[in-house]
Amino acid sequence: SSQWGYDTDNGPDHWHKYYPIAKGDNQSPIEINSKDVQHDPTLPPWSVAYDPGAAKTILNNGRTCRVVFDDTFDRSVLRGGPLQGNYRLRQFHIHWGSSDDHGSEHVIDGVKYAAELHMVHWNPKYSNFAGALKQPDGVAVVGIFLQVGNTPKPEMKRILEEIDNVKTKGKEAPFTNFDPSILFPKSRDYWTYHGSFTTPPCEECIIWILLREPIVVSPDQMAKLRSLSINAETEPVRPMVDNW
Ligand SMILES: NS(=O)(=O)c1cc(F)cc(F)c1
Ligand SMILES: [Zn+2]
Repeated sequence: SSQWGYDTDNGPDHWHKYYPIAKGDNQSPIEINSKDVQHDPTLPPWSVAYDPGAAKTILNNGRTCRVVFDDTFDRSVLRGGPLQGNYRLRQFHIHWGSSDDHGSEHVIDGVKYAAELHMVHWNPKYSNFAGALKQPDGVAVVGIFLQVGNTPKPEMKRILEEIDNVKTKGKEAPFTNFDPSILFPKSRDYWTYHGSFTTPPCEECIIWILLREPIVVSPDQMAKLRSLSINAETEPVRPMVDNW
């Protein structure tokens, strides 16, 4: 089951064979047409309290680049917005394209962004992440769109600098003292809906919080992301692109 990917022979159209929920009614990503969105005035703002000391490692898992956090207690949490109680930050990762005109998973008013960053949190009322996957309110993901421009966000620098240490599948490096809230755009405006993991196991356990305002990355930063490989060190080079 770990052979899923984004190629013609193992991509999204194949995932249902091992993960039947992929044909479910609450699957992500979705297209959002802002004219069809309903404003909920009772929704409060969301907020985070992240401990930079919770950051642990950065990893290339052959499908994305992931930064992992200590989630053994309520150390870095997301709350408010559509959520009841605290959700613990577990990891963030990114999806991107082979060129700047596509790469995001969600599409907003027909716009595909160059990349989409997901900050994954889980509900500690379910004793562990595996248990949370089986619950409709088990996981909360903050999605941030990345667009390419010439006034890039300096806060992305740290992640992209570490990418040199995790070029190939299975590579992991220390990634400490990092508060991911520095990646948020100015505005906390968001859309929210109930959906799923966008990759296997495709479980319908996610309360999505998609930030309306994108953050800006530079062309060089996108090139850096695209310099990651899906192959292991000893295998022929295959670029990690179009992992959306
Ligand atoms: N891409 S995603 O954020 O929906 C996601 C998060 C996760 F923790 C595991 C997954 F397999 C997929
Ligand atoms: Zn994701």
